[in-house]
Amino acid sequence: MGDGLNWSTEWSTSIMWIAGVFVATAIGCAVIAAVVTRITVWGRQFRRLAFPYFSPRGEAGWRPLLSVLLLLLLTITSVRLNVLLSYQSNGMYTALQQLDAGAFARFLGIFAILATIYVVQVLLSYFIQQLIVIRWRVWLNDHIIGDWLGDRAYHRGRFTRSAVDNPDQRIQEDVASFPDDSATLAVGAVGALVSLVSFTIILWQLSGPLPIFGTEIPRAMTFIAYVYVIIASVIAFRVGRPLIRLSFLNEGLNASFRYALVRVRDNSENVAFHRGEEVEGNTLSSRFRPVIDNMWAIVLRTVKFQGFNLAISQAAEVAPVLIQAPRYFAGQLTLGDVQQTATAFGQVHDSLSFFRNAYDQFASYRAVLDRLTGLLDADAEARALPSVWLEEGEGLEVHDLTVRLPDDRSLVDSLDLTLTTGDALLVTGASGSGKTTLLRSMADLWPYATGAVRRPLDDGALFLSQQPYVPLGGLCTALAYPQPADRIDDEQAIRVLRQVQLPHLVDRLDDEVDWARELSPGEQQRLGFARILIMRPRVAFLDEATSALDEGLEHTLYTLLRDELPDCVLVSVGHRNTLDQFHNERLELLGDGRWQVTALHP
Ligand SMILES: Nc1ncnc2c1ncn2[C@@H]1O[C@H](COP(=O)(O)OP(=O)(O)OP(=O)(O)O)[C@@H](O)[C@H]1O
Repeated sequence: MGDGLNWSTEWSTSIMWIAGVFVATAIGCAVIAAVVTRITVWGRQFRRLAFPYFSPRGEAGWRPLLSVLLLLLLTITSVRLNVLLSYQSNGMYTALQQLDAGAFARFLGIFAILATIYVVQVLLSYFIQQLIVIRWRVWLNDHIIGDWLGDRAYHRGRFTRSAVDNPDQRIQEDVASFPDDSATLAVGAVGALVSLVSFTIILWQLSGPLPIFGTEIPRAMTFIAYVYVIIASVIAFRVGRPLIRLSFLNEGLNASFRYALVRVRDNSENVAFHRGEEVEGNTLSSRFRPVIDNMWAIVLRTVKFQGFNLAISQAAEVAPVLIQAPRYFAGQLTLGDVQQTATAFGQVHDSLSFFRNAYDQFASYRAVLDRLTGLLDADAEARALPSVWLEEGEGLEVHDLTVRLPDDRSLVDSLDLTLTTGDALLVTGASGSGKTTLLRSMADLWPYATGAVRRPLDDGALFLSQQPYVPLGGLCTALAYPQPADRIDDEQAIRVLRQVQLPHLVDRLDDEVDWARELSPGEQQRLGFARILIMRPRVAFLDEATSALDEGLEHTLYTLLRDELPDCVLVSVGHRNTLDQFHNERLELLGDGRWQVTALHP
């Protein structure tokens, strides 16, 4: 046999081969994708996360799909190069065996050309694959974050039946690994399939009959390769299956451990005041222990899985040479043929084994798919929760507003209210009577409320909650929040800081420190008032927004608010009688849904 190619015409033959296989593979992939994304669960999950990006009708147009086609072309080129290299190697070893120095030199020259093309192809494939992965990740990140933030799903998700765990981890880690894993698995699978077909043909040509138990098996080499790998794959599939669940658990357990650490960091002062290190340490180790238990389960399962894979791969190294040796010694094959048989057997084995070896990667891939689509489902569920009927209007009109607890107990029954320009309502009631929850309902954050609320929407309304919120970034970011920091200039920031009695901060506008930690609760509340002065909403909801201030400061800030924003409708929640003078109506929550409105300045 020996080298069976006509190298002078092989270049054009190979280009035609690549073109033909490219078209056939592209059509095959499209058909497989269409079927898999309809009939399998993971295929449908993949469809949700990938098709909107790769569809030419998507925002990126044809570019993503064209990049995938280019990568496919490069993958097929790499298989063809491997085939050519196997023939080149066959020719070179045969030349060695026949002591033909001229042929040997010619095959070295062919090798130099093939190796150069191979290097370019590998680098280009890497670059194009990364280009696809990075652009896809950017799109997916925007898509998932947009979905999570949209219609406040990130908050309302807390009230769904199956609240989703660790959305932060899903967004940061899973969004990163999904495009990467998809590309690696898809390129691997396509390369393996094309390679399988190409090298099966070579193996077929090099195979001879083999007597087994008295029967002569024609083309035995090819059959042995297939039977060997298929049996090995079925066993490996069974051994490796539990890894899917274990890898899913691994992500969740690690995320929950990390969350416990973040809580200690965020609440370090409270923990330190209480000297709560022991309790926190116990909590941390109770979340860490399952991580380690699960790691051991993964290790033990991997030992079995990899042990089996390695044994199978090692045996495959020697099998083809062993089977072809009798025909070589009988002079039916050249040394190059034996060598090419080993290469072809190895390629068929590797290609078939790809699906077996990629099993654990596919297992964690499915876990990533579950987590990402789980987050999208939870967002959709959060959006579908009931809410009050909210519409744009001047002042504040509340009609038939009923606020309940999740267990259906009533906090406020059928509330009707009308506040017009400049009105101010003080909401009072015992602790736990539902004051904050009433405000949540008016902000459309509480799903257990029915009724209608008309008020200014978006920039027209501002809520200051009981726990002040200071975002990450500089002071201007905190002052302008939720508007962008460049909405205000330094002069305005300095003036407002002085007005709310924070003159000591005027020189620190550009400092990016953790303001939520550095500022006292009272200072953070004053920052909240500064935000109202900057944003100038038409309705402001203040939930115990002065609870950390002394009465003098409270008086100064409310006076400032009324002077600066006389037309703004105010709704305050508070316990102190000193607030009465700044409000013209009081809504008292009396418990069990009962309420009463009284005038404060008849
Ligand atoms: N997410 C929730 N799930 C279930 N119950 C909740 C939830 N949030 C609040 N509650 C309950 O709703 C009731 C009203 O709480 P809310 O915070 O509105 O009271 P409040 O009048 O503002 O109290 P305070 O004066 O102490 O701030 C409380 O019994 C509280 O436990």
